[in-house]
Amino acid sequence: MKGKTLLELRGVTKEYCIGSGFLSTRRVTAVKNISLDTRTGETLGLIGGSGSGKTTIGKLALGLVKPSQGMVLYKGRNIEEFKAAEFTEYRRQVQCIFQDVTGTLNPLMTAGSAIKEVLSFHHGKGAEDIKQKTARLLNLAGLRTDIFYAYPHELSGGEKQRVCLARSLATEPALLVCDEPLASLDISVQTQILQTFRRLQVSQNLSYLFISHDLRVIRYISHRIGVMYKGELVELGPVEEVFSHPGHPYTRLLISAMPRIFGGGKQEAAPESERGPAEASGKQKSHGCPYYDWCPERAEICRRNAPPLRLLGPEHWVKCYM
Ligand SMILES: Nc1ncnc2c1ncn2[C@@H]1O[C@H](COP(=O)(O)OP(=O)(O)OP(=O)(O)O)[C@@H](O)[C@H]1O
Repeated sequence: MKGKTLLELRGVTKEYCIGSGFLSTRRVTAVKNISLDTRTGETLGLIGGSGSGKTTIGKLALGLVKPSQGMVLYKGRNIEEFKAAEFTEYRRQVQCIFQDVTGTLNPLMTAGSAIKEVLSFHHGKGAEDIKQKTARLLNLAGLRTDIFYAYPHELSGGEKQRVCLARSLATEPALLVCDEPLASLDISVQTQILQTFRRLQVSQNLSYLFISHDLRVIRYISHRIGVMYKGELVELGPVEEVFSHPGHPYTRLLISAMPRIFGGGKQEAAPESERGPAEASGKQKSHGCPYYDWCPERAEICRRNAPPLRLLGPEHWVKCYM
């Protein structure tokens, strides 16, 4: 089921500068030479440990940060070359859902007003039409229409996330970048909202770039997944193919540790080999495989040269020599 490519990262590296002044400036490579794409009606899930660069990929996809190298293309065009009106249209079509719903919603605005605001901005239609559209969006997001009059403090976490979803849908987007949208919700609410995401994907022909720490969530929602390790995309492929035949030792570790890390709905500390000595000591390797120090299958070549992405099976890529 290969849809049309919507958004593509092509050889993207993003470096952040930390500190100011000539001597104190330090560069952090948040993501390194990433190539991936999202397709119409499809979910690309991104999984990886803390600090592996998932959010940075989301921000690049949304045009919130610019690549230091490489480019981000939307419908085949480099977003940095968009004229102002084209960039506004791209922003309409690519929306985001974040974990922090409280920070996203204005505490002084009712749910209905928050949605109406977006509708008026993007569609500029008459008041009655907007009210009907708002009610429809609340229903689409799985909310009762009387939520229209509720303020954020009167809503549960799940309801707030659904209001954010309705608000994002108000622009009739093609792609939603979802960055840990379920992380602050309890497990039963997570399941219900995941079902809503799935239903909406079909009814609205939505594409998702779905970022999560939780392998169960990623497996449920994704068609393809990308595995991030220390800023690098170490594996990319169809979800069940990656779960049944993981090609990278780090992916195998994540899958084997699944009950341990994610058991009981509560996330524990990452396994030792996920954190790694380079991360623990704050040092970053400049060459070789980023997983070298922890890899049970490493060879001498892995220390000297970073492995290229190689094809394991249909659309299944892995960055490993073994
Ligand atoms: N604005 C920034 N300025 C400087 N460094 C940053 C900035 N944003 C992210 N980083 C660094 O880039 C790296 C990747 O961060 P990013 O937030 O993309 O990872 P992540 O996988 O989303 O992590 P988490 O799951 O913990 O949110 C980290 O080392 C982080 O400290």
